[in-house]
Amino acid sequence: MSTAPPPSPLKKPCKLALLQLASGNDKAANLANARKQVAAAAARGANIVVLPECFNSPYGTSYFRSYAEPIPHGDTTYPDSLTPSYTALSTAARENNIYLIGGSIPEHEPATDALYNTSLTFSPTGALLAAHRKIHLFDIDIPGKIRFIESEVLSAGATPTLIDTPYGRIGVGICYDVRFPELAMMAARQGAFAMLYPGAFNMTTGPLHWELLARARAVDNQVWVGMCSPARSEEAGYTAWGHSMVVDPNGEVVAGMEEGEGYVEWELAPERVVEVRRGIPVTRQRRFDVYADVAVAGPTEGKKGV
Ligand SMILES: NC(=O)CC(=O)C(=O)O
Repeated sequence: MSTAPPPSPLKKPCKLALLQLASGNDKAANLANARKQVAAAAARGANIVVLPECFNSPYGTSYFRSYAEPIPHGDTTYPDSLTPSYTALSTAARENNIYLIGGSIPEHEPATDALYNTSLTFSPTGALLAAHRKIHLFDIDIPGKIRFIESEVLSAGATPTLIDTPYGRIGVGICYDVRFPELAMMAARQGAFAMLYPGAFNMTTGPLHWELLARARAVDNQVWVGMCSPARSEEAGYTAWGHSMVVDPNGEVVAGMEEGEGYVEWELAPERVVEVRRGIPVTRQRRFDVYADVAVAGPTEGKKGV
């Protein structure tokens, strides 16, 4: 076995901030709060700031269309009045000189009239670097507990998102995307040092799976994982679990919080990835000569009701 330390995918230290924001029905107020909290995080030294899933709106299928906005891209532009969330995020990134993973917002695609749950990432100049459309829609039905069918109104994205920064490469997923290890594994194998997930688990799945999945994605891939939830509101139709957290490449929760509004911050150190990958070198011990292609469907997969 080679003893040469593997290079760190994180090129230089960076401070990650996860902002657990309280959001309500008033979009303008949600955006103003996000801008204020981003500025405060930057003043505390954050380099990369993450917002929660659906930070500009309540989270629920009945809200997506009325809160949705088109996303300017390439030569396609819209009046600022139609894109207040895009404008607020771009401005916040630029004014505070930070990378901003802008949680997610409901997106309206005018050409097809489709709606998506989309995470916009902006550079410190305010340029849009990526628009990640939630790939795995949150369709669950746990009798007596929770039924939530995003696909009743949303379309699914089909493109994994990797963002290159001076710190290294970052993978982004939204909430339910964290349940699919393939996305994080692919990102890590393509050099990502972190997976960042704006997400809003609930009072049924949160206590069971939120931390478990974050730690699993981290330890599987020896990358940092950031999970950024909205703050819990008992008045909301959907009660978010909260508990934003940073997990290190060894699968340890290094910083976290409970359910109220606040933030979680952690300085990500390049040495930590190297140390973990040197000690338990699974990134170099994989046996792709042995594993079956995971994309090949099994005997029951794809059948309705299975
Ligand atoms: N809200 C989600 O997309 C996912 C979730 O709550 C869960 O997986 O549990």
